[in-house]
Amino acid sequence: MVPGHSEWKRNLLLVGFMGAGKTTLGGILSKRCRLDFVDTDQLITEQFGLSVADIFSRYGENAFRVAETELLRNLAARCRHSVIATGGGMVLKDENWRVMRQIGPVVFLRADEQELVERLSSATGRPLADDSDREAILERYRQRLPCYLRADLVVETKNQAPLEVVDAILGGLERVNPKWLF
Ligand SMILES: Nc1ncnc2c1ncn2[C@@H]1O[C@H](COP(=O)(O)OP(=O)(O)O)[C@@H](O)[C@H]1O
Ligand SMILES: O=C(O)C1=C[C@@H](OP(=O)(O)O)[C@@H](O)[C@H](O)C1
Ligand SMILES: [Mg+2]
Repeated sequence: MVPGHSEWKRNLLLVGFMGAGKTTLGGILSKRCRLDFVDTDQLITEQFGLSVADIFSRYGENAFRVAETELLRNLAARCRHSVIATGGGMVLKDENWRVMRQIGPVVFLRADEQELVERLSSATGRPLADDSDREAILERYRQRLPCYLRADLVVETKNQAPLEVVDAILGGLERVNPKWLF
């Protein structure tokens, strides 16, 4: 077991910037490996009965961040055999990292800056990206990069189709720790 990780629970977590593909690839990976799929944004929106954008506008970003940490703690207590797609800001708190390490290996989906900007400009529902211009998005991404790089494995997604990324995640995990077989 890699230092800092507790017992192997057959979970893995995906982290990365908005638009990197955590939700999309997490769904594909979970089916491929016959694991459950958890998306933290989805559980939080169900809990509030509101979209992420509405949670931000009604209660503020901090309320969303508190809900993220609380949810992560719940997942640490009960989650087994699951792929967990996190929201892009989950990596911002040290406390979240402490809990993620209890849940399982953390995989950073590193996306190309241009691809991120294109994906985010053609989508809505992300309050931290919706009104931002290209430079503001990239500035946020670059500021967060050291947080994402705390992951156990970095998977490059540039020019990779979703199925290729899934293969890269599985191959990479096995290389880092052969016990992490799904
Ligand atoms: N490897 C990829 N190749 C092509 N499109 C992708 C890839 N990964 C994600 N996408 C697309 O990018 C958009 C954002 O993906 P999403 O899974 O919601 O990202 P995240 O959960 O990291 O914010 C979706 O439209 C998705 O289909
Ligand atoms: O990066 C962020 O701070 C956020 C990312 C979003 O999730 P995705 O990364 O799945 O878009 C969502 O949690 C919220 O809008 C905040
Ligand atoms: Mg997502």
